[in-house]
Amino acid sequence: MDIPELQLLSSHRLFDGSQKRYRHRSTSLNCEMNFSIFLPPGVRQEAEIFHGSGGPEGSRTPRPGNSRKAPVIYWLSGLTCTDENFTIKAGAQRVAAELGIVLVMPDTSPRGEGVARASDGAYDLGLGAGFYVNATQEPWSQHYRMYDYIVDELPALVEQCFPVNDKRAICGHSMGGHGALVIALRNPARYRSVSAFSPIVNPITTPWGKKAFSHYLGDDIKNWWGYDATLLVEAARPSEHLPLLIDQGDADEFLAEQLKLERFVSACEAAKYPVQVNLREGYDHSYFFISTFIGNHLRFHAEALDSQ
Ligand SMILES: N[C@@H](CCC(=O)N[C@@H](CSC=O)C(=O)NCC(=O)O)C(=O)O
Repeated sequence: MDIPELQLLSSHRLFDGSQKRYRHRSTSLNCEMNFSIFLPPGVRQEAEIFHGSGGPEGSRTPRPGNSRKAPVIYWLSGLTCTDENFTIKAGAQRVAAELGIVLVMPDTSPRGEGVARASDGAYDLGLGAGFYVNATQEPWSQHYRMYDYIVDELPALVEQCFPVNDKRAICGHSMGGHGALVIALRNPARYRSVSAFSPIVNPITTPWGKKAFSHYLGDDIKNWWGYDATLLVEAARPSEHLPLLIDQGDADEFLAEQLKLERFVSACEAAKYPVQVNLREGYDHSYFFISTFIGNHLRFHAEALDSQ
C-alpha cells in the first residue's frame, strides 16, 4: 500500500486525549478530503506515518511509547455537515475517552475546485450531501464515491497511520444514519455493531433520497436498491446480523416525510433482525438530541467492540 500523506490541520488536547483534524488526498473521491479523529488517552497521540510541512508529527519512524491499539467508531454526519459538526456539537469525546475508543469523523461529500455541486445551491444535493453512494452519473461520478471512501479507503488509512485495531463500529445521523445502516448491512464482516440517530431508512421512497439517487445513480430504480436500508435488512442472513441500535425523537420535523422509521422496524420484524429502537419523547432532529444520547450509543458499541 502507498504511504498516505497526511497534513495536520489542527490539534487540541481534551479529556487527556487529542482531537485532531487532517487533510489527505483521496483516490476514491479524486480530491483533497478533511477528516477529524479523537484519540483517547492511553494510545499514541500522533499519526505514525506523516509527511507534510513540518510540525511535531513530521516523521516516518514508528514512535516509541504506548503501543496499545484501540477500536474505532466511524461517525457519519448528515446533510450540510462537515467532519466538524459532530466533533464540536455532540460532546462524544468525554465518554470515548473513558471507554478508550477512537472516533473518526469523515466529511459528508467530496469538495473543492472541480467538484460538481447543485446548480441551485440546494443543501440536499452535491456538497455536503454525498449520501454515501458511488455515483454512476455524470458529472457526479467523477468525485462522488463516498461509499468506497468510507468502506475501504478511510479505514485503510486510519489503520495504517493511527493506533487502532481492526475492531470497527459505525454510527451516523440522518443521511449519515442511512449511510451507517447501508454500509453495515452490506459489509457485516467489517463491523462489530451499527447504530443511528434519526436515520433515513427508506430513501428510495422519500424526497431527499429520490432526489439524490436520481442524480447520482440515474433513473433506473433497480440501481437504488443496494442503498436502501429497509430493502437490505429484509435480505440480511441471520448469521450476519449485527447489534443494531436506533434512537429517534418523536418531535423530529423530518420523521414523517423523510425518515419513515416505521418501515425499517417492520422490515426488521419480518426478517427477524434484532433491533433496539428508542423513541424519545419531545426530541427533534438536532445535535441537541444527539448530544443527549451519544453516550448510550458509544457504550452500546463498546460492548460489541469488547472495549474495557
Ligand atoms: N433545512 C436544514 C436542513 C439541514 C439539516 O437539518 N441538516 C442536519 C442533518 S439532516 C439529514 O441528513 C444536520 O445535521 N445539520 C447540521 C447541524 O449542525 O445541525 C438546513 O439547512 O438548515
